[in-house]
Amino acid sequence: MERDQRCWLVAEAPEKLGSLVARLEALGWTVTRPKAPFTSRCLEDDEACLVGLVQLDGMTGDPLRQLESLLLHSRCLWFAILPDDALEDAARRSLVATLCHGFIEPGVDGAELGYLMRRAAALVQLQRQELALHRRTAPLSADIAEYEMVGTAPAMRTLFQTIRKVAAVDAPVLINGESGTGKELTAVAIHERSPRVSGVFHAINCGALPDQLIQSELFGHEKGAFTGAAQRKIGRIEAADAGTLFLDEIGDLPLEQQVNLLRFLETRRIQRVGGLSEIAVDVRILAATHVNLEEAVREGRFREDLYHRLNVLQVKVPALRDHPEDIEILARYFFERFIREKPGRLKGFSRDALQAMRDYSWPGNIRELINRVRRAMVMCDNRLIQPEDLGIERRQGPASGLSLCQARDEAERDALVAALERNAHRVQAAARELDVSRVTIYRLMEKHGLARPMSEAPA
Ligand SMILES: Nc1ncnc2c1ncn2[C@@H]1O[C@H](COP(=O)(O)OP(=O)(O)OP(=O)(O)O)[C@@H](O)[C@H]1O
Repeated sequence: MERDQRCWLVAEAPEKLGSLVARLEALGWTVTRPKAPFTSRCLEDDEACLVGLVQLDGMTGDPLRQLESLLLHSRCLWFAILPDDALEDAARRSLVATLCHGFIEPGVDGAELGYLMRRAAALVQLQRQELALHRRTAPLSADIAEYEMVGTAPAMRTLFQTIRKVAAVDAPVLINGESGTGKELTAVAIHERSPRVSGVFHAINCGALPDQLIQSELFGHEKGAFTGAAQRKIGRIEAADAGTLFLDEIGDLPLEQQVNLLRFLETRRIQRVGGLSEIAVDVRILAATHVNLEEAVREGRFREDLYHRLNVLQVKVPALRDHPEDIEILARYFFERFIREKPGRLKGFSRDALQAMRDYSWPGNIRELINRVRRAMVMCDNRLIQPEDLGIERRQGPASGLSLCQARDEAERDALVAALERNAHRVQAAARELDVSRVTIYRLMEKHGLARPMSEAPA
């Protein structure tokens, strides 16, 4: 073995381990002892060690809980030092089972100790090399650090370039893309690259504002303007003065408010509800839609003049299926982000899981990917996430050996799931998209065993 490798020794009663330490030193290990209390903070230089030994016999209660946090945060492999009968204690047993690589008796002989330590050190080195490789090849390119937008596929590179270009000017931008593709993230990225970066970024979901409140939300109101207007209220447009206003789901803005918005875009002035004077507001407008606005214009649901005002610059955010190269990179990125919530044995994705993710069509795009990875991390009982943890073990593509009735059922379920994902589980919107009633959506959700959103009830 290499000489001068370092290992931790965490022990409440180190005097009992004198001969074990002597054996480790004779094997070429430098033993480093952190001081109690044994919290995650006491392993200052964790990277310098490969293996840790923790004395567990006799340890209970709070010190044991502190140890748990220490082992959770460490990147070493740990051996518990304890006599076999010490495993009868349930709390100790659970700590060893979930957080340790193995356990050894205090009197373990030098040859066995040397072998175990060598193998563990080799495994840690391998794990660290793998991790470093992923960090180099996976997401953290300059683009990502800049926008926290992950993606290295050509479609994403084009998006990053477009973001840079449109950020430099002050004209309105219309951001198109399916639900969950990253339209809001794109808007934030444009703002952060723009000369308005020191101003605020305000986002409004036009589909979520109640019709009767929308005008006062956008433009504000004066005290006494209507029943209940007890105070003057600054609207969202005015609040974004000198910054950027992001109008999400612009296609859902009622026609009456489209006129008001158009007037603002033309004059750059607003009038609060019940107000007499006009106020100049300097705001850059970014708008996003997942519906085809040209079609909405043709059907008379969206004003053509407003459409042209907003559509000065366009950004298209690609659907996840249009940059499948990024699926694995994104999945690993979110895994790293959420692993802090569930540290422990979980190490990553199995090959089957990666393949299943590549084969899946991701109707809910990146938002769906986030939800599935997060759920899988909770559900997974092994070291590697399996396709069933992601809930996508279902066959993709044309069915084989199904009766017509079964195939219809599958297609119906897939269409329903996809519409719900695309519409952030809003039943009303999914019903509109599929051209059926809300009641039908509820009936189909029940038929296919899909959970009903908490906030919605059947009509
Ligand atoms: N390229 C990306 N890299 C990392 N995270 C991303 C990326 N794109 C989207 N996300 C994440 O996916 C989620 C959905 O993104 P976002 O809200 O921007 O999508 P959207 O298109 O605006 O959705 P909706 O149409 O429902 O409003 C967010 O949590 C966002 O941070």
